[in-house]
Parts: sequence; structure tokens; C-alpha cells
Amino acid sequence: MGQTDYAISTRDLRKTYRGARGRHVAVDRLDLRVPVGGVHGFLGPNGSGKTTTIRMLLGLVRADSGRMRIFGQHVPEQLPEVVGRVGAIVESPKFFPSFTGRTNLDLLARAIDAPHGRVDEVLEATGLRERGADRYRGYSLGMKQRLAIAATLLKQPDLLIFDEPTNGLDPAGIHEIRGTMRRLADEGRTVLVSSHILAEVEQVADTVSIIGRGRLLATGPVADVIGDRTAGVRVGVAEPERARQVLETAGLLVRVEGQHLMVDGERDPARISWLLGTNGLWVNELAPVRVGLESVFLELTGSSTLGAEGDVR
Ligand SMILES: Nc1ncnc2c1ncn2[C@@H]1O[C@H](COP(=O)(O)OP(=O)(O)OP(=O)(O)O)[C@@H](O)[C@H]1O
Repeated sequence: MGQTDYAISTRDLRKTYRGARGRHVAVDRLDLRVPVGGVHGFLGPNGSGKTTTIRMLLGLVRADSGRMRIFGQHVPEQLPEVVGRVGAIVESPKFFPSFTGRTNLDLLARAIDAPHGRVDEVLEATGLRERGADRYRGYSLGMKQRLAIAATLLKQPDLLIFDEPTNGLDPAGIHEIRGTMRRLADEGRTVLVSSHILAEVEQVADTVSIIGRGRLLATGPVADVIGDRTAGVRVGVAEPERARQVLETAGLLVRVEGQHLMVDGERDPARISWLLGTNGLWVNELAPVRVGLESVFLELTGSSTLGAEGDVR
């Protein structure tokens, strides 16, 4: 793919901060590639460099070295050319609490000369049509967050950047935001969403990049990033010990877990049931176990401290 096929690409991106104990690396030679269209999850533990990367892309923080492009344009140099195509929610925007959601949007729409009818469209896109006439101060956190997204959508950005958009939301709020992101991607836009909660992003992302201590650990379609890590099959059988022997003899990797077996690294349940069946062992449960991003993440990072400050190398 050429550089213009990416909504975002970075090369050798690096940022250090001066701290009490000298300089530490926040972003370390990061090569990030976000394809055009779809939801891209930008994942890493707290302090792993996600916000710093986003702020560099938006021209809010200066990189020490490296290159960044948005839709093929070098940033920050060519940010003015591309900024109209980018909507970012990095901090909660300020709305008037005593005005309705719609009035707040009307004011913003007028300020940027948005076309007539745009406010209705963005209320619809964020699932707020029914609540547009309610005052902002009565909104739930999830609705406030969606109004922020609606405001960003007024200028019809091709790329949306959300930094931890579900922070502080309850499960219903998280579900709503996820639905909104999916809808935006289905309209052909690119959504970059950062999160330290992998399960949240796994459900909505098409592709992901995982970082730890400012470094890229894995990237690609969610199915590939997870799929490379061996998933297993959970097997319920009346005689687990004998079943284990049969499967091990066939070369499979088997663990006994109580009354169940976990067959690691085997993704074909049919082969397992055939092996057991031909040995007179009848399977009462056969469930492929998907490896979640959480376990991929722990495997890749090897520890939960990858958000911690690294020394300058
Ligand atoms: N303005 C700053 N001055 C000094 N150090 C900073 C500054 N901003 C971030 N850092 C440090 O840089 C590292 C990366 O922080 P960053 O906020 O980019 O991570 P993050 O992945 O977005 O984390 P979180 O999920 O907590 O937002 C951390 O060690 C952080 O303490």
C-alpha cells in the first residue's frame, strides 16, 4: 500500500519527556498504520503513549523525530490542508448546560457555516434524535459523549479520532458509543479509537495496533492479531483421562481442567470429536475457545507495567 492508502501513518515516531528522573521515552520509534475506512483500535495500557501519539498527530505536541502523515499529507507541516477532514475528541468539549442538545449543535453549526439540515443528520448518526430537545444538563455521561461526537461530525470529517471515549461510562453508555463508532465506519469513515480496555475495542474494531512503552507490539486485522495466537477447544467427555491419552497419542496438546479437557492450538473441533468417537469416547461438549485480545495483550507485553516510563536508550 502507498502512503495515501492510509488514513494515518507514522514512521520512526519518537517523543521523550523531561521528568524528575531525567528524560523518559513516551513514544519509541513508532510505525503506526491506520487503513482508510473502518474502526482501528489503538490499544495499550495506561501511560503506553497513546495520547502522546494522538496529540502529535493533531499538532498539539511536537515530536522529537520521525514522520507522520494524515491522508498522505505530512503533519504537522501540512495540517492546515488536512485538518478539515479530521474530527478529534481529545478532551470533553464545553456545552451550555441549560440549552438543549440541539440548540448547542445549532450554535456550533452556525459558527462553522454547516449546511442546513446537518444538525438533524448528526443527531440521527449519534442516536440522539429523540433526545435533541432535552437540556444538556439532564444528559447521561454517554449522551454527553455522543453529543461531543455529534459536534465533531458537523464538519463531516473523513477521519475521527477518539481518545478513550468510553472512560467513565457505564456498560449501556459503552454500548452506545460502540454503536456510534460502527455506524460512522459503515458510512465509509475511518475511526481511530484508543483504549486500555481491550475487550471494549475488540468488539467494534476491524483492525488494531497494540503498543507498550511507546512501541508497536502487533498490528493488523483483529482476526489475524488474535488468530495467530493459538485458540483452543474445550471438550466435555465422560472419561477425561482416557480422552487425554487418545488425543495426546494423536499429537495434540491437552490439559485436563476438572471434568473438561482444553485442547490447545487445535482449531478443528471435528477432528477432536472424530478421534474420540473412533475410540468409543462420546463428546458431550465441544466449544472452540476464542483467545481474547486481553490474553494476546498480556502475552505480547509480558507484564502489566508496559505503560511505565522507560529510560532513554
Ligand atoms: N506533558 C507530559 N510531561 C511529562 N510526561 C508526560 C507528559 N505527557 C505524558 N507523559 C508521559 O508519557 C508517557 C505516555 O503517556 P500517554 O499519556 O501518552 O499514555 P497513554 O497511553 O495515553 O496513557 P493513558 O491511557 O493513561 O491516557 C507516560 O509515561 C506519561 O507519564
